[in-house]
Amino acid sequence: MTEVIDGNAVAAEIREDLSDAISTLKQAGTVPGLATVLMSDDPASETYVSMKQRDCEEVGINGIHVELDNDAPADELYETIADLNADDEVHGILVQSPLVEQVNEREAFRAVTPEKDVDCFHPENVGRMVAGPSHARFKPCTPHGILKLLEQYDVETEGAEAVVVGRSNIVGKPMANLLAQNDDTGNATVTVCHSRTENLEAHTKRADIVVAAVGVPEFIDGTMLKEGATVIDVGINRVDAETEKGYELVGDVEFASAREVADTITPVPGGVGPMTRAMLLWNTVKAASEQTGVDVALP
Ligand SMILES: Nc1nc(=O)c2c([nH]1)NC[C@@H]1CN(c3ccc(C(=O)N[C@@H](CCC(=O)O)C(=O)O)cc3)C=[N+]21
Repeated sequence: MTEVIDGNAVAAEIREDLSDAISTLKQAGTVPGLATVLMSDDPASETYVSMKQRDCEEVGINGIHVELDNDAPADELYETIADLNADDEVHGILVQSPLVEQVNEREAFRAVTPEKDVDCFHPENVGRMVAGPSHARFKPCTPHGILKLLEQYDVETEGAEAVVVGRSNIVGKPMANLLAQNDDTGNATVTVCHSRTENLEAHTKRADIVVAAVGVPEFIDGTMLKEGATVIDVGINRVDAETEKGYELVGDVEFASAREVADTITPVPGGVGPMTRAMLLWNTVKAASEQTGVDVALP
């Protein structure tokens, strides 16, 4: 029987465990704070940010939301980030991507002080992560959430053939790097595939673990997978449908055919998405702990 991973359940457990760490911080006089910054006309961004704020409320993190005018000059965003960097009540800062076109995204991510960079997008934190487990400050939320899912479902990464499809800074690149690291959740043999890969199927077909992060609806189907594989679907694509909202969510994997072949598979929604949000809370608690010197046990 194919096991369908329940990302909502694992994320709920992590939130539950984080509540204990948050209580410890509160007893020591610190309420962890997470600031989300939105400057975007992307329709999905508003949904994601409000979900992140709701998560904060549930676990007892102080959620601060700043929304900037889409026509505002880029400097307004930098000033906002500078204020949040200096604010002692803010331990984590997330600048929602994509940003409006007048802002250079890389510059915006670099403006966040590395100690508060809970996305792990700042080059200092990316560098530290790549340098290895004992050097890392944060792990980026989506790859970190995927490692937690693999752990929870006893998917062995050591010695496994892992194929990461997609090479974005937010998922593909850090995912491939973490899976290859000499660590309990790593030690896989990793191949990175992308838009210029020739014969993608030849790679995915021999993979024990496939991570699909390309942003193309149902890009990978069952015929491209090895029997018994673990399939992690990172895609969250809105496709037109006759639903109340006018769209439905579809992953980068064609779920129906893939589940026939896979041993373990994540659904969309309810797979990687909720884990990304849970690990954002995780990183915020870690950030608060490190900024205040109060030790906490992280799940
Ligand atoms: N600075 C920054 N950090 C991010 O981490 C970041 C970002 N920008 N920009 C956009 C992407 C996307 N992302 C998602 C996280 C959770 C869900 C999620 O919870 N999805 C639910 C359903 C969502 C729905 O119903 O629309 C699920 O898959 O079950 C989706 C998407 C974080 N991102």
